[in-house]
Amino acid sequence: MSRRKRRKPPPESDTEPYELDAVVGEEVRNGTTFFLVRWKGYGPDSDDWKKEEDVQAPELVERFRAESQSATQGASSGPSATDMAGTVSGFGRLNRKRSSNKEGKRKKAVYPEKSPTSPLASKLPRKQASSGLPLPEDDNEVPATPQSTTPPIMTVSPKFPVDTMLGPAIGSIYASPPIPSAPVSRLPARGFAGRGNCVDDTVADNALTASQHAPPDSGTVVRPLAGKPSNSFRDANKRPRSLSLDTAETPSKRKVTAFSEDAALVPTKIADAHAQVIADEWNEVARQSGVPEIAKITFINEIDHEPVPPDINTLFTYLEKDCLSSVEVPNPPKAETMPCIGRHPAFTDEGLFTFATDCKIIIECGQDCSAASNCKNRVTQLPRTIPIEIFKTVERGWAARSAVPLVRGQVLGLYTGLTISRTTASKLIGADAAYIFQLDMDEPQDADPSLVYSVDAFRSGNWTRYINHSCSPNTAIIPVARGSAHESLPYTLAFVATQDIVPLAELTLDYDPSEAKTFARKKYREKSRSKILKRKRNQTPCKCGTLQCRGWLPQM
Ligand SMILES: C[S@@+](CC[C@H](N)C(=O)[O-])C[C@H]1O[C@@H](n2cnc3c(N)ncnc32)[C@H](O)[C@@H]1O
Repeated sequence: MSRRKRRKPPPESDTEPYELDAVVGEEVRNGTTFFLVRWKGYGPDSDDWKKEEDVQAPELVERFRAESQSATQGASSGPSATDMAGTVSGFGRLNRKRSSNKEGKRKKAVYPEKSPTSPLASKLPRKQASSGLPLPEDDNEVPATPQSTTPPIMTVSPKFPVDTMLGPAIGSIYASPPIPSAPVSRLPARGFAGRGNCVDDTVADNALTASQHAPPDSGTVVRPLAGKPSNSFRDANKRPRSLSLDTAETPSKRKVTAFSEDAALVPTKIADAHAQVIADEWNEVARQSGVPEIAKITFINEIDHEPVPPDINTLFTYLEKDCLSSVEVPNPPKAETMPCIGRHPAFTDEGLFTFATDCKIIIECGQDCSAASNCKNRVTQLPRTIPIEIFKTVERGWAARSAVPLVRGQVLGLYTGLTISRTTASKLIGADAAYIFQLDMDEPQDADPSLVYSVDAFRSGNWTRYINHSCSPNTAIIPVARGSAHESLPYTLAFVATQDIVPLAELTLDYDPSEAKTFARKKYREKSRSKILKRKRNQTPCKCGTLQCRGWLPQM
């Protein structure tokens, strides 16, 4: 059942008084005190609509506090704090100009709730834990920016892109001395309205919005909008990730406060600290699954001040090796013989993929292999050994590379995320579908979509989700099953190097290798080329920059 948030009807006049509901926190930045306040009656019926805003309104807050106090003292006889705030000398109320988008709709902004999934979340003060990505319901919706003729003023540093504050809210960062910027990130609370057979409901909660779930008893998560299945990633950058007030053409831009040159250094420090905290968290998860110290993950941004990819916030769960599942998957059929016996080995003794197998799915030995720990047929189950850098590119968002040289056939890592049914995956569109990988390698054409699977790395996954598309890639995906394979069983997706790769070269994958084959077929060359080169609806330009570039990201 979908639950859509109702909007407050547009105001009758441009200026409407707002009533202070609570002063949630305060913070001194650059010598100025900012208050995190909540407005009363912002939304019709939902707590989600209770707007919290960073304002600089000392007088108002002082008066509100005094009013609240006296209201509490005189509660038995006098008017309520709300009454007083509303009717007596305007205490607790602000005349704020409402900002609206083109259609005259109210621009809304909500803070996310604390996520229990991140160990960091619990350490955060309320305000910090609630920072995250704004994910407005549509492209036209942006977090509201207060415009007023009188204080409060939302003050944003021109030197510190607001985006840099939008990652996981980390105590150490916000706890730093005066930060010349106001965190304005907002993320609608995502919740799992329907709880079915999730192995990990918490993660499923994070992966799917409340409005996108089936009723509690259905066992299957359902998202409302229909979309075509995709064999690969879609355009992650289409997500309306955040509003950067530095670039947004809003009147508040004109109210930006100037900071000294020294302050310009602060963002870098904060970004570094922020990236370090996330990297530490991810590396700790990796370490627990056997990844050695040398194979650390680091975030590197030499482009701007964004410390980590914008969708890495407290709702994201790092999974080094194993997927989570929102579906109940049948047990694999028992293998008659151990896969490592009597088969053409897919890997050399050194653990390099041979590319010589014509099996669609590589079968590795599982737990029950009689060769036990000597079994060499478990290459993709070994812990990652390569240090990874997740770095920002100018045109392709964030990307991944190895800090050490790689050789052809080397297994680099596994694509992890939440295993969902194809029924669910096919209902995801746009940014929600950007990290979906279909497990359709061995799938019959007429497969029941509820019994075949996809991996969604939107809310959980690992560094491989940053492997961008290239029309001339240096990695490929090999599907690997453990013990035995069955067409309606999820399998593992392992990235292997298809060539020797020098350190720090971006790792890339062709999101649709079948398109590349068509493109290269001589017979149909011109026809197929022009078909592929012609832009389809909503297709994203490919920025792989290779000579073989087909012009657009593959679209399924
Ligand atoms: C799986 S994500 C890869 C990580 C992504 N760059 C990020 O920052 O999260 C796939 C998305 O990356 C972007 N992307 C990947 N390859 C690209 C390319 N060759 N050209 C342009 N954008 C690309 C697109 O937005 C695509 O939807």
